[in-house]
Amino acid sequence: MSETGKGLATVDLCKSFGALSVANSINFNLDAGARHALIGPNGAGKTSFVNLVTGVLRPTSGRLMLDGQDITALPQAQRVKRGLVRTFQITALFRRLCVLENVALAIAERQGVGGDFLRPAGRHRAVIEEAYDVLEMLDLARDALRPITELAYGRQRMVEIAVSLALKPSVLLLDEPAAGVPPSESIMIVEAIERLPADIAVLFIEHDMELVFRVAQRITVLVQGSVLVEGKPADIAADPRVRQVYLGERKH
Ligand SMILES: Nc1ncnc2c1ncn2[C@@H]1O[C@H](COP(=O)(O)OP(=O)(O)OP(=O)(O)O)[C@@H](O)[C@H]1O
Repeated sequence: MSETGKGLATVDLCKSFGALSVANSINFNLDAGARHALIGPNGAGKTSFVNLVTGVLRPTSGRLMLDGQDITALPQAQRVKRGLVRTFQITALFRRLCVLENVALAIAERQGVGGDFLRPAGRHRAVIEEAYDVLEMLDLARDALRPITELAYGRQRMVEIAVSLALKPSVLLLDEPAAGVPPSESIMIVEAIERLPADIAVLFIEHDMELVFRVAQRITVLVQGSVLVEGKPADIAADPRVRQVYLGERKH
């Protein structure tokens, strides 16, 4: 994708904490509709990169482009309004409310009606219907009326994705969607990512290589704040440098 095209792009993005460079002139493109994984060893700068993209961190230099527009100076909330959404963390869910309520509240928030969404009745119904559609897409509808506290951990992480979808993202950042999820449940997360609407560009950070290689169409490998290599999964898996710094390391 070009710098002026659809999707997300970083241009010579740099971030340092004192002498430590966590983003070292990163030129990264996330095409519209992409399924792109960002991998790298511990401390490579993956979380810092997501924080730069969402606006939690300010770059030392460089630019961020969304759909061809410079968003480097935009605050976090404005980026979300433009469709750049990071998954909500479990800790941000209303734990005693049910799944449907959590998603409906996010939709109401997006529409600017917030806690008022129970009135008027017509709007209430539209919000609930939209929330149900999101739950059905993620195979969460059977848990719609259960409070978050009653769900297994993997299902709770699915609700994170559902709430994020309620914000109608064009770019969705998933920060370790399978972290802490037992292997028996992680297939659910894989299937959820596979079911996301094709027009959403998805960037995920993940340590679970099975998930990465099953879902990603492109992979970027970050090492010490720099992009080591970017390419198709088969090329990444075969790259001796990647094996050395990352895959090999994990095997041991
Ligand atoms: N606010 C900060 N101040 C100083 N150093 C920081 C700060 N945030 C992160 N770092 C350092 O920046 C480096 C990159 O950290 P980051 O969390 O981005 O890596 P990561 O690739 O996400 O690692 P992991 O896979 O372990 O989560 C680390 O050495 C970390 O200690």
